[in-house]
Amino acid sequence: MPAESAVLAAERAHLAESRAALRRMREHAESLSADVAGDWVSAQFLESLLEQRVAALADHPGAPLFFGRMDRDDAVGGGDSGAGDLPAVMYVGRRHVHDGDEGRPLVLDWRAPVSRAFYQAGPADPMGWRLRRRFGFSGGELTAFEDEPLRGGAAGPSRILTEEIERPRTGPMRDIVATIQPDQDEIVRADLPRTVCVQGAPGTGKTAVGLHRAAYLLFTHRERLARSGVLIVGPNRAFLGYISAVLPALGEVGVEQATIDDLLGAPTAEEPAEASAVKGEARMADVLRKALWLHVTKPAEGLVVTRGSARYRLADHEVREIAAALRGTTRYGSGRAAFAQRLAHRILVQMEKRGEAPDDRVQEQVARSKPVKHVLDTVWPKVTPEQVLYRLLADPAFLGRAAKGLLDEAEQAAILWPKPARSHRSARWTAADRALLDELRDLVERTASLGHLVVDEAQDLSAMQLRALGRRCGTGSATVLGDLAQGTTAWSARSWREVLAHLGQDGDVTELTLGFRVPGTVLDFAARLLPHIAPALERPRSLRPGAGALEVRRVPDLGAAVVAAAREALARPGSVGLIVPDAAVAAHAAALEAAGLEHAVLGPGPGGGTRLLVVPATLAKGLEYDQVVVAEPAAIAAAEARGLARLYVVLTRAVTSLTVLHRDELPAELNG
Ligand SMILES: Nc1ncnc2c1ncn2[C@@H]1O[C@H](COP(=O)(O)OP(=O)(O)OP(=O)(O)O)[C@@H](O)[C@H]1O
Repeated sequence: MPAESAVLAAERAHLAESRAALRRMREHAESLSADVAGDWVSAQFLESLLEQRVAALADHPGAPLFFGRMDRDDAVGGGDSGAGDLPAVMYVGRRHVHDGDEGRPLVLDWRAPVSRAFYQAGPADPMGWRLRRRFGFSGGELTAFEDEPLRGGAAGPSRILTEEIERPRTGPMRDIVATIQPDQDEIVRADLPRTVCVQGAPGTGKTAVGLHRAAYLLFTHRERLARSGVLIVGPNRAFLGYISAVLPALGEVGVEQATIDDLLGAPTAEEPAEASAVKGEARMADVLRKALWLHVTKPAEGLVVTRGSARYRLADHEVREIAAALRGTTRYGSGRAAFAQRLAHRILVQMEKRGEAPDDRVQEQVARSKPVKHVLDTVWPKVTPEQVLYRLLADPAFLGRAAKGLLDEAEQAAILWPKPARSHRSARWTAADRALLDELRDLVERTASLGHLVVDEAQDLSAMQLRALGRRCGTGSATVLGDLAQGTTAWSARSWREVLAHLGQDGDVTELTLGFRVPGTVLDFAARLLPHIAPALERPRSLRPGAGALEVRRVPDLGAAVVAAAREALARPGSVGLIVPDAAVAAHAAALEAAGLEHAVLGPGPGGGTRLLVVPATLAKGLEYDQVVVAEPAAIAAAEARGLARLYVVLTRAVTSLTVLHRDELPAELNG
């Protein structure tokens, strides 16, 4: 056995060789020119591809080129193990690195099929390998390694994994590519056509898994997905900012990220929860379909087209038959176009009967003629989604017709505007309205589908919002991530089967139960709320016991206690999140200011470099901080209808320690 230092020296040499090779690959990519393209458009396209390639080959100093190594088990060889085809040694890293001259692989991409063993091999199934080695890095330097024999008994928990999880958070979220766990890896490598839905307790790695699956799919189906696109949907801008560095660190620079508001349009109005709850239900899809098609009316008159001295007629019943045959069989917009064409075609048949020989151009002319347009505008008028929704929410009689048998009177009353705007142009739209408008848009004209959608915090989306997302992966697939216990909206999901049904995707639901973020003591404290918010869910487990991580204190002066706790937390390493009721943000920020503690208030923009962040409770979802201070749980719980679920989210943001400060009684549900 070589001495530890000799092993380290050899591995460092391999790292240096790989770095040099990557530099050469990048230089080569930079030397390529887009001039070979024949025209301006192709040149632009090629140039952007080359730029992406160069960006993807960047050597991120903080993200080591490889993190693991596997040694083949030559004793097994051949047989079913497949060991005969395996390389003697493979290094697993963020991307392929090869030696330019001989094309010799120095590092294999973690997403390559052969790399799967790094995540999945174990004593139960060594997959042809003898040894797994994990590397520890510090500031880009290889500083440690840890060997795990794959023959023989199971090894204990990996020190490198624990250290990786406990490493203080400073900036945005990091990738977990070096330490993906076997059950996470199963989800990451699910095949492209498969939609997977992951129910996971706080900190089980759902977000991480979703992002890594996107990277995996892009690698495995590069061309198809480059054409059709991959989109990550997250709850808010602060969250998207937090996760934005993960995919680029994995070499994927072309993935879009959006909130549901980015996709559907930002709301310009608010409304009572009763209204949005009704508007969020899937029944609204039927109401909208009826409302739209009510615009197609029975023709009262026929059609007369004059060409030269000739007149051609269609009787009213003929026009009616044509409209009836098309009604509801296509999208509204294409139905309208087809209606015009069929009317014109009937006229053409009459022309032919009279001995004329009209061609396609004549049909087009007739279809665009004034009389046909007149019939079109009266029978099948052009409508915009805004016009239809405006009419629906402003006109009780029209709503009554569209919602008959679908919404009862109270529900209709809940969504009708008490004081409608003057017209659809001046109407203001809520978040729920945006999803309705999107549904209408799709009923008029088909929405384009992407190749793959990753939907995070999916439990918070309404049926109508899920339908909107479903349209955007109609011919693709999705990764749906969430936690039923963290549902904080009026329309939060109660079952993943329903979520998948609204999304229109057939998928498997899997569960992640091992928490990586939150220490055990903190998780147990938060889990006291579970019977009250999601009784059917299992209690989450934590990877780390976290003795001493939780402190719950009743204090006479909340403001002063919060400042003191923040100061104490700042004395320890890592990020500090001070999570407070939204209404109390300004007061706490002012107190920190007065105490001279540098801080920022978390908002939609980039966080900046401050270690101490004041976090409004409603923005904490999906985020994490090393030290968390929560002020006044009762006020957080009381601030909204699903306040206990919000409190559960807030109490599960800590990686290292949670300090709960309260002047009022804790919510009874927390006194387990
Ligand atoms: N296999 C892993 N190795 C190292 N760290 C991990 C692993 N899995 C998850 N983590 C870390 O655990 C933390 C929580 O992960 P993540 O945010 O993805 O969880 P989540 O399930 O989305 O949580 P929440 O429901 O609270 O939003 C992150 O810091 C993540 O990097």
